[in-house]
Amino acid sequence: MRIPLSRFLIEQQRESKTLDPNLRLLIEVVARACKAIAIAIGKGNLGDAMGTAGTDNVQGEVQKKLDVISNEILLDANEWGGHLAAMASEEMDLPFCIPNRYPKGEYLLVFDPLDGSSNIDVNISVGTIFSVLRAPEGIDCANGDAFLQKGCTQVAAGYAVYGPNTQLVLTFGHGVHVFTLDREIGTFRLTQENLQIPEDTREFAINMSNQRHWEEPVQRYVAELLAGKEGPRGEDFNMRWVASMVADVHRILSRGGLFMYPLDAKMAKQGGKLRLLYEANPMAFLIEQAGGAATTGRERILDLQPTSLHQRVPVILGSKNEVERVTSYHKD
Ligand SMILES: O=P(O)(O)OC[C@H]1O[C@](O)(COP(=O)(O)O)[C@@H](O)[C@@H]1O
Ligand SMILES: [Mg+2]
Ligand SMILES: [Mg+2]
Repeated sequence: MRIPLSRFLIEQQRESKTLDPNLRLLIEVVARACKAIAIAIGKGNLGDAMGTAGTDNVQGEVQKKLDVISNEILLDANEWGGHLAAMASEEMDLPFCIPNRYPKGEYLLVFDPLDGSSNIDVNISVGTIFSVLRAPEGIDCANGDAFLQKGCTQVAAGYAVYGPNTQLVLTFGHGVHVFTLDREIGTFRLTQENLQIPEDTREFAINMSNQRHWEEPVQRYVAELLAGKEGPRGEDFNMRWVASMVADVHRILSRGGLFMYPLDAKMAKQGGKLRLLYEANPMAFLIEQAGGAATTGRERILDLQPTSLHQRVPVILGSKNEVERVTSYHKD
């Protein structure tokens, strides 16, 4: 335990022989970029990175300066490494193809450079979410079609959470591992191996202000939780909502729980709130690898066939038995 990320990755490559050296190097570069983002965030009001950038992203959301900075850090760090064919991001309308002056690689990287950025000005945890896919041969990555792969084909996924400490949570499809940034020496060190989520929980996360817009199955499920000991569940449930998916998912990976951003009438047209390729898929991969489950209420998230780069989907994930219960209410 406590070994540096680079040594952990080399050992994985040697022992399991499932980790390709280029993928290992790619993850090291992503980890370095996350470290740079952590430093930019850590300066807070002492730096020049707080507040809005004065622009909107492709989804019409106001961009924070740190959304733009984090996006640039990830692009700059990864464009010349030779491991990628293209990158796509929440903050860019179209993918970024690796320029011809740099060597091209066999992977695609897709990311939410700063998740929960509405929390940044009030000093609440935010994060970076990423997913790695294989670049399909013969498909032009410039229009985004290359990225339209089911979540179950991800070769790696993870996130960095910038909280009281910075942690990197990773999976290559063989368990979930947590690395904590040792700030003094600037290295991520392994602090938890093969994380497992308890199958049962008494904690849930949902934005209750949307209650009037929810569909019937979610109304029923949450009403049963809120009824507590006196209700059909016969137990009291606790609620938490950080409004940074990274922070909410990190709590669930650490001690169990249920996270829901379900379909609601307000956002039915756009299909949900959270983005499939760089929020739902990487988080679903991590959650399943830790023994949890992730669905839209109707289907397993990792089985969804993406239809567009910035597609949104409903998300229900976390402790297996609760995810299965909500999902079964959608089938009733
Ligand atoms: O403000 P709401 O509606 O509760 O939404 C919160 C959700 O939106 C998100 O902030 C979206 O992420 P971005 O900050 O990357 O746009 C999630 O992290 C979070 O779970
Ligand atoms: Mg996000
Ligand atoms: Mg974001």
